[in-house]
Amino acid sequence: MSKVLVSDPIDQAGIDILSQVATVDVKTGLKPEELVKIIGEYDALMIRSGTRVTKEIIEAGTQLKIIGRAGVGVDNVDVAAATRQGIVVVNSPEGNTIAAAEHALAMMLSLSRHIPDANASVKRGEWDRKSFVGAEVYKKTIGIVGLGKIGSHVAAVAKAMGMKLLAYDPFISTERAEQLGCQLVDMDLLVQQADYITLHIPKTPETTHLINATMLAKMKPTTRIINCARGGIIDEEALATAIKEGKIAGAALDVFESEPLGESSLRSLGKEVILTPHLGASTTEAQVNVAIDVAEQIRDVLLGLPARSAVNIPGLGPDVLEELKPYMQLAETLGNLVGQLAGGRVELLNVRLQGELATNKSQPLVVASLKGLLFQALRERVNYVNASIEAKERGIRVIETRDAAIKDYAGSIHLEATGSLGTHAVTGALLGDGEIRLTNLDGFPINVPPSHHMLFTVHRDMPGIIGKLGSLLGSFNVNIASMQVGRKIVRGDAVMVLSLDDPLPDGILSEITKVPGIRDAYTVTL
Ligand SMILES: NC(=O)c1ccc[n+]([C@@H]2O[C@H](COP(=O)([O-])OP(=O)(O)OC[C@H]3O[C@@H](n4cnc5c(N)ncnc54)[C@H](O)[C@@H]3O)[C@@H](O)[C@H]2O)c1
Ligand SMILES: O=C(O)CC[C@@H](O)C(=O)O
Repeated sequence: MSKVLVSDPIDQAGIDILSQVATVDVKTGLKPEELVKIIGEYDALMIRSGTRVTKEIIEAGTQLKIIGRAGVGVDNVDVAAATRQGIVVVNSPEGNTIAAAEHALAMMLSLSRHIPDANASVKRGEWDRKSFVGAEVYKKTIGIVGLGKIGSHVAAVAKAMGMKLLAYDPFISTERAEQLGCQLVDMDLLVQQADYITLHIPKTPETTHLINATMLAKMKPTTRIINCARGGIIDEEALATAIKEGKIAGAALDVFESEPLGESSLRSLGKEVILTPHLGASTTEAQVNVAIDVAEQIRDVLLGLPARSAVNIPGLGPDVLEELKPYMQLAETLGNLVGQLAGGRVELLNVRLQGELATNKSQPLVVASLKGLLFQALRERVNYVNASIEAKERGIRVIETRDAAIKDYAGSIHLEATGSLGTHAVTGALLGDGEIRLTNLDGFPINVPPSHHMLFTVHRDMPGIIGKLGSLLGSFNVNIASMQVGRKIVRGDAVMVLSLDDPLPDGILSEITKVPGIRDAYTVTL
């Protein structure tokens, strides 16, 4: 049975799903060196933001197949190291969207009405109403930096509260911003005009210290900043100074450059600063959502199925996966088959996606073909994550073409590989019930399901040849499960495709090619 390590607190709903397929160990609060010591036993690691999954931990995770981040941000995972090692990294892109948006809105209102400090004063036994006169958000301008999932929800609620909406997001169209009631502006205009600035962007080299002393100097003295995105997008020292000097009115932060927050000048500031300990995703609903979302993906990957929100398998989003899932196995089988026919050292793979597969969305099928192609060399070390890198490093050139006009089947895949045994081509499709059919081999039409042990011959179409091959295999005690001949013209060249119950004993291929009329013979194991 597989083993899963859960190293941060995860909702029980997720643990229950993992327990269907694996032994689950929940060990939270591990030090990095403790994690390095034990990670080698586990097939999967499930985390939140508390565990930092470094290169060292990944390299020690020799059995790891998947790292599941119960949340959005994967900046606490060395995704490049995981990719190199063929480990799928998945997240839950939407499970905590509402929770994070509502936290940002709660921070904005709390900051405007001094709720945390007013609450603390009443609890101390005071009744001070003068110190806590607030500001309304109605008719004020909110500047939303990052108009993705969370930013969009913030926009919808802020609009309903009667706010004027500005947004800065260089990757969002003006139409999308307008749909959300936002005026798309540049960052300079946003910081100059907004009464509230709320950040909903990832932390990247471009966004690190996006809010720095220069930006802060452009803001109004009444401006309040909210960061429920990622620590480090704001320069915390510059922020504290700007608030102390009255250059801006305040800030509400849920995330910090270093977490847990250590020594910080932000701590000593008064009611103009609100700090929460990375609570954006901490609602019961969000924790159930992300736990279920990520646990289901870990379960699927441990069962050999693809994950719907893998961050290191490009193009394999949930909608695409739904459509392509049945074809992924077809592509892998064809890759494995053509790789063996071409003789291992493949230099060139042509992938032609045909019929309804001839769209850009089908790119993951190219990756699946490569995974199949490399299976003989790498076995379970190759997967959807590292197949392209492995192929590139082996010098395999990949040419992708698409042909929507080929409509023999709804969708079909044609692979042609050139290797040490020459160039071979195979085409396959799916039947209505999802069963795989090999439909063409080296230009000869066939119609056979793939099987574990297969034998392919190229021969002259003439009487007696099938009987001779059958007798030869019989003399080596090899049982034929099924056999089909494909030919283009009568008494011309033909191929024979045999499914065998047993592997071919060593040396028999050369015997087969001695049968008069048989020119070539190939065996494959799928
Ligand atoms: N505090 C929490 O607990 C918590 C919870 C959930 C998410 N988050 C964080 O919130 C952030 C937003 O999450 P999301 O789900 O909305 O992500 P998202 O991917 O849906 O949206 C991010 C948006 O930022 C934009 N963007 C990227 N680079 C930009 C740049 N340089 N300048 C301006 N815009 C840029 C993108 O175009 C995108 O529209 C992430 O950092 C995520 O990790 C925090
Ligand atoms: O795990 C958490 O609570 C925080 C999650 C949040 O930062 C995220 O990126 O999804």
